[in-house]
Amino acid sequence: MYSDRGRGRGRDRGRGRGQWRSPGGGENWGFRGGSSGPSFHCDSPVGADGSSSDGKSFSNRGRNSQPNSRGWFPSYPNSAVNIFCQKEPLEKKSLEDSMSSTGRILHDQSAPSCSSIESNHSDCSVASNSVNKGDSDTVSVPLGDGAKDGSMHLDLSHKLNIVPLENQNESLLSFQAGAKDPLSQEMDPNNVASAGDSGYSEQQAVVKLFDICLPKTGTIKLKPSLLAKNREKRNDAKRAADGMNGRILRPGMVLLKNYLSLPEQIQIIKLCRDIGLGPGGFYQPVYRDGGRMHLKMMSLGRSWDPDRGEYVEHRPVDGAKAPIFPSDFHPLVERAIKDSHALIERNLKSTSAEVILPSLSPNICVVNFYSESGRLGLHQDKDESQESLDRRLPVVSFSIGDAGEFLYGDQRDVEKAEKVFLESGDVLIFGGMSRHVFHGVSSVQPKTAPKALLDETNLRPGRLNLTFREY
Ligand SMILES: O=C(O)CCC(=O)C(=O)O
Ligand SMILES: [Fe+2]
Repeated sequence: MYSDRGRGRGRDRGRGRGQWRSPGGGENWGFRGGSSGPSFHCDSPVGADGSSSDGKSFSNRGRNSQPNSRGWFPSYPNSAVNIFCQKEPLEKKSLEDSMSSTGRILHDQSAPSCSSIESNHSDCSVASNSVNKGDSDTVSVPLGDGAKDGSMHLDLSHKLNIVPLENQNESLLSFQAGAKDPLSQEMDPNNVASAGDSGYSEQQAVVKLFDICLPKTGTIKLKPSLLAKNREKRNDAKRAADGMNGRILRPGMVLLKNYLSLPEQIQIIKLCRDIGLGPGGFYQPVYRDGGRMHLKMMSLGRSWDPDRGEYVEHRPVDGAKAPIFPSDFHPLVERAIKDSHALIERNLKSTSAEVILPSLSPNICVVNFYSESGRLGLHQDKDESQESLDRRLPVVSFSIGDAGEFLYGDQRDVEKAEKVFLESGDVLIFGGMSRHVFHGVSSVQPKTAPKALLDETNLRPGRLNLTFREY
């Protein structure tokens, strides 16, 4: 998935942690490269709510420092934890050793976990999403393949035990290891390894559920302010004006703007919400040293271990196996690849699109939910199988909800990275020569989600991202 760590294949080892930092005032944004290897910045110790205690960052320039898996930047639940970036990989045994025989693990998902980040957007307007150096590198072509005609809407609900949105109540929802669900395989209560705020204290893992949709309260909605109305109008007008179009950002990297129809986005939210409330559903990855990632995630098809940075049978936090990968996603991913091929062929007047951007048959989907202060550091996605990586099979990313500022580049250096805004309905694909591009999400743009999407789903403020991969 997102790791820089090797699995005996001679890849980089070691994990550093970093965070986005503002470009001015002597602060850095994320990782910086250097001749003797990149240096990384750890999160400050933070309070229990994950907010930075002093707004500053510690810097660690350890030898061989690498970001942690996917460059996820944790915050620390208390100042006593080790804030150094460089850590040896966690052995499962030591995890188990560190647990008492009654390790109950309860993550505080409701607490805001992300320290706020400073962000300078003045130089990265939406128009700047023609990311490469010159416009010649950016192609904008209307797409035709029926993504918007409503004919390809997903009907995913038949597979699901959909919980009515009205019944949402985060405090009542928790999943205990050992519970069964058709979307997930049996969990192994003995395989409990997690680092909640209170450490390992009881035997059974309980991951507090995270509902990406807010409860429908039934209370009368206040009329939106004029300001809010105008903002919505502007956003809607922009979306309409943008239409659906495709851009080649670099060889093997294609952005399909406004690609998923509203009904498709709604279905995807409902599906993710439903799966996310079951076994193996959304949780906030926490490192065993207490560092937290700045998002909630789940992984479909295969579990993912943040400490090892690799796909595993049971996820360490609660022993859950991954929910199954819903085959309903296949047609959407296939359509996006097909349209990308058409775009490449039109643009390059070549028929070698499959060489430039190979097709994939996804069997893993990493689903991230970023709150308004969520983020993800620059990283490469390198945890898929060696064959998949060697074939440079693409990662296909769906963005839904609030827009996110997405950075990408050849190095783990935020200042050298290109920027593009990923808005609701956008699909980004990076494969072929771009398969190993460094990428991350520097910020979420609050209140940019389409109103109709929120009205229909009650999606929380924030951004949902799905990345499809073939293991
Ligand atoms: O949220 C995004 O746009 C990127 C997610 C990502 O890079 C990942 O999950 O590996
Ligand atoms: Fe990634």
